[in-house]
Amino acid sequence: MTTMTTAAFARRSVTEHCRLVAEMVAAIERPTASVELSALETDHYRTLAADVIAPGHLPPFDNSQMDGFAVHRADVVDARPEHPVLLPVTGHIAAGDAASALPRGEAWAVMTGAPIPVGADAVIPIESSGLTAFPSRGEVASLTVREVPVADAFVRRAGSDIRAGDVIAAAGAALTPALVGALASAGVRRLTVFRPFTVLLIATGSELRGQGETARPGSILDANTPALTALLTAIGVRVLTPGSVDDEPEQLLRAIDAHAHEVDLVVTAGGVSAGAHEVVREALGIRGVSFGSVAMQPGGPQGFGHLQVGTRRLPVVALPGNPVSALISAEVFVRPALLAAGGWWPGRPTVEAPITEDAESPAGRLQVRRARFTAAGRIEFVGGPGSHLLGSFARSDLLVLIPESVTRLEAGEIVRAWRING
Ligand SMILES: Nc1nc2c(c(=O)[nH]1)N[C@H]1C(S)=C(S)[C@@H](COP(=O)(O)OP(=O)(O)OC[C@H]3O[C@@H](n4cnc5c(N)ncnc54)[C@H](O)[C@@H]3O)O[C@H]1N2
Ligand code: MOO
Repeated sequence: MTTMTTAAFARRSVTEHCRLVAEMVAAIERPTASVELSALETDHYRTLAADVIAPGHLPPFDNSQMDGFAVHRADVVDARPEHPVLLPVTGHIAAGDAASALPRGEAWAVMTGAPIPVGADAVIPIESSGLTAFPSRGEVASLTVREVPVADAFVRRAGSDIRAGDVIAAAGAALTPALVGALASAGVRRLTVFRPFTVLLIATGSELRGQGETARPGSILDANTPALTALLTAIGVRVLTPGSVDDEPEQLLRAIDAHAHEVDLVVTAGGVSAGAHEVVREALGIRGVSFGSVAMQPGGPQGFGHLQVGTRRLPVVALPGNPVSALISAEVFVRPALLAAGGWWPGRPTVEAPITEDAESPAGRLQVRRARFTAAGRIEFVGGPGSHLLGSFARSDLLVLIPESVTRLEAGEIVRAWRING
């Protein structure tokens, strides 16, 4: 690894840090792959890597929007409520049938999705037809038209949604369920997608033990690796977890070196603040990553930048170690950046409701409090603001964002919160 010096940052705003992390992640170049559309169905948060051109029209042919009767509009232009026009119903077309030409002066029953007979240019819904049921095939019935339908009434014309040759979606678009459906409907079978992001996730701290590892005095179980893995995999990110590393810079560098070739982004947790054993800051601060404070609580100490590993500039986001701080930092900075880079909407749904109790908040910092809804639709804080209260966080489904400028909230005041349990 090449050595270089970097500047620290002081009291950066949350918005600015979000922007910087998002820009860094958006610049990551990912390999692409050509895949069968059918293989994507269970694959979440994929992103198109190339424009997709429609091979065919959607709808593929003119079809009926209603269960009703196809007519030549010219045959019923004189229809009035007091002078209805009567047409014999001489045919019946269901969805899946082929369409032929409708003779002038006749009407055919058409079901929703059935092809419009050639020449027909309006559908009279059964509710307006004077009939209470469709005549069975071969039975003679009479359609009563009391009003002139507009041109193409209830006709869904071929290509009115997507035209053959159109760009259905451009490179960078999120493969939402609707897009996957539209691509399938228009006849797309293969498409080029980006490989999902791969994150190297490293929790640091000599006190950490993984599940099943032997505890010793002073050791604690690693919460950050599983919690951050859960957050990242929920948005389709592949996570590599080599296990936590001790407060030894060389150990951290070795872990990064070993996986640098196969990851897009390194996320670390812990070792970024002001202690005597800040492994991440010590190891990476002289190698291109800058450390400092962001005006947020929890999640004040942060690191961010590019680490030079051989010829590679590897993006790094260094989160604080307190489990609530790590998770909220990932929620505020990392999750939106990864989603946005994949064409997905980066936000959480927000709600506004009154709080049940007074609250204090530090001046000049965005405070993020964990909370939930009461049965009465108010927001109650769960636990205090402390960044070790992971159990309280686990009982929450809202994050209340108290702006930098607010130092006190009164019970009953309306606050804005992110819904995080969706
Ligand atoms: N003198 C100062 N001390 C601290 C400051 C400060 O500004 N001046 N900032 C505090 C804040 S705020 C935070 S947040 C933490 C961040 O510290 P680090 O990122 O260096 O994290 P650690 O010291 O490694 O750990 C902090 C805390 O969290 C526990 N931890 C760490 N990793 C895990 C994990 N994977 N699973 C469970 N628990 C974990 C660790 O044992 C510590 O208790 O610094 C404050 N101090
Ligand atoms: O800001 Mo630290 O991230 O609260 O506990």
